[in-house]
Amino acid sequence: MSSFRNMALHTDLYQLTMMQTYVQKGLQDQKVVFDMFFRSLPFGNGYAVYAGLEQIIDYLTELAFSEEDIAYLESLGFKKKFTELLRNFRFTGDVYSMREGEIIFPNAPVLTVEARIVEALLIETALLNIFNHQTLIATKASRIKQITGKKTTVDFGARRGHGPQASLYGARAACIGGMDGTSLVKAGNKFKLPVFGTMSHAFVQSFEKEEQAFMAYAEENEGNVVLLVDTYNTLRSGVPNAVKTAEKLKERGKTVDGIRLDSGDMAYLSKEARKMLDRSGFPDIKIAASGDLDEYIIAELENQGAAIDMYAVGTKLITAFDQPSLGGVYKLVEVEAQGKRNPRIKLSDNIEKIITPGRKKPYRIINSRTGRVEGDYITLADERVPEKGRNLLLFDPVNTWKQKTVEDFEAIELQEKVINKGKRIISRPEIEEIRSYRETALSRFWEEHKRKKNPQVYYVDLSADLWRLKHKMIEEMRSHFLKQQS
Ligand SMILES: Nc1ncnc2c1ncn2[C@@H]1O[C@H](COP(=O)(O)OP(=O)(O)OP(=O)(O)O)[C@@H](O)[C@H]1O
Ligand SMILES: O=P(O)(O)OC[C@H]1O[C@H](OP(=O)(O)OP(=O)(O)O)[C@H](O)[C@@H]1O
Ligand SMILES: O=C(O)c1cccnc1
Repeated sequence: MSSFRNMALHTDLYQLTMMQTYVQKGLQDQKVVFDMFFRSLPFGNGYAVYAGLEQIIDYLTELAFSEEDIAYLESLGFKKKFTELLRNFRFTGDVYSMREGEIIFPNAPVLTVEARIVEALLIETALLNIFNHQTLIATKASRIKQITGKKTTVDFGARRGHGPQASLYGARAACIGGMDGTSLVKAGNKFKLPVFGTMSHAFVQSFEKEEQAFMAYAEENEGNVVLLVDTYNTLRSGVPNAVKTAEKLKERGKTVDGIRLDSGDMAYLSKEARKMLDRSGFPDIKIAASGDLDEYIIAELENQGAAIDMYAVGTKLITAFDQPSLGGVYKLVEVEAQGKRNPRIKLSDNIEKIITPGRKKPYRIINSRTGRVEGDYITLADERVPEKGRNLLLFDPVNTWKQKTVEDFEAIELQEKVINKGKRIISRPEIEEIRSYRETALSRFWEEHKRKKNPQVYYVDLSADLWRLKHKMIEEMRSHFLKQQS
């Protein structure tokens, strides 16, 4: 059972007042389509990593109002006719989504909801809350892991997350994005993530001597002995005491597995520590580093030739330090009336904010010759699948002169149905599966899209039919308002 069970009230008040209005006016069964997407990439990155789908599915499939919820809403003044509907309220719609771990881009619908208007409205807050949080952390983790490569890289952020839920689901998202594990035991247990840990300064301080702390710990934690060496003086005390501990353990056929650096110049200290450990006959003792790290500092350390085997990142990962929100949105794109599906649009002075109307399908266009991704291509849902063997014209929907033709391609549909009439219809993947899906998906992108600074902008294009529909609707709206003014 997930902790997303009691989330019916995890919604903004206006959803409920609007829902009440539909119920009072008898409009609650109107079928609508909403798209969830985001508008710009976080951290100046070239892509984002989709995370949170499992929690979205749990939330939707377990959505129910308790008697206490209903009593509270009545105390706020909601009418009986409306609260009666809430008593048996369930999400009964269909949901289409990209796979969790997918590499995602601005303006492509990541998840699409087809449901009764009252259901589709209620869920906006929770859907965005889950998506915005986990996708942001997964993307940050992916940036970090791209720098650390094969070196074990773990989440140490639990104490610095914005509350227990953020640390827990942040650890999950971090592992989807690329972290190899977490220090948070609850996340390890709940999501089957590898857990990692060393020792704290308090532990070292609590003993008379550093060496005693190391020895006591080593005796009781065989197989996971990582000694924190910076409490007093890294090179004069910590590392020599770690060597002494390793020598004593060796006599008993046991080992010290690693040391952890947590302050000072970690490039210099790691290189010196490496020399000392090697000279003393302990080339297998690994060096871990932590302390205010992020992808930028780690890149610096790697450039300086730091002898670090493992990185731990806390605050800057779990809080997505340099960008507090993804800014994902959930927008109405179609309304059914008298059995007819009508696309809907929302205008904006900012052309990039004008919603692409209609029920759509996003595809990823893979160049068959190179195996690499060329761009995303969004069609209307009832358009034919872009055909292999034909030339496909990709053009930027805003700057339409930016075009390219892909000759030999495969179009992979990005969304699949995950909920049918309120019931989950996909299996529950392990985090390991989601992680490796993300890894394979990312490997199909050109390095230009993956670099940390000024990545190449990725094409998210509209089919010609969709583009025409959008512009026809914009024109119709504009001329309608012009007529009204004159
Ligand atoms: N060689 C290096 N190159 C670039 N940045 C480094 C290097 N070594 C450490 N850093 C980073 O520099 C910052 C150093 O921070 P600061 O001097 O405030 O504290 P500290 O050395 O960690 O000591 P303390 O924990 O005692 O405050 C940290 O963010 C650390 O990750
Ligand atoms: O710096 P972050 O990336 O957030 O990584 C987590 C930090 O949390 C711990 O410090 P803290 O001072 O909380 O505890 P400690 O005494 O055990 O080092 C740890 O030693 C890291 O420095
Ligand atoms: O295990 C550790 O060393 C650890 C875990 C969380 C935060 N700081 C350190």
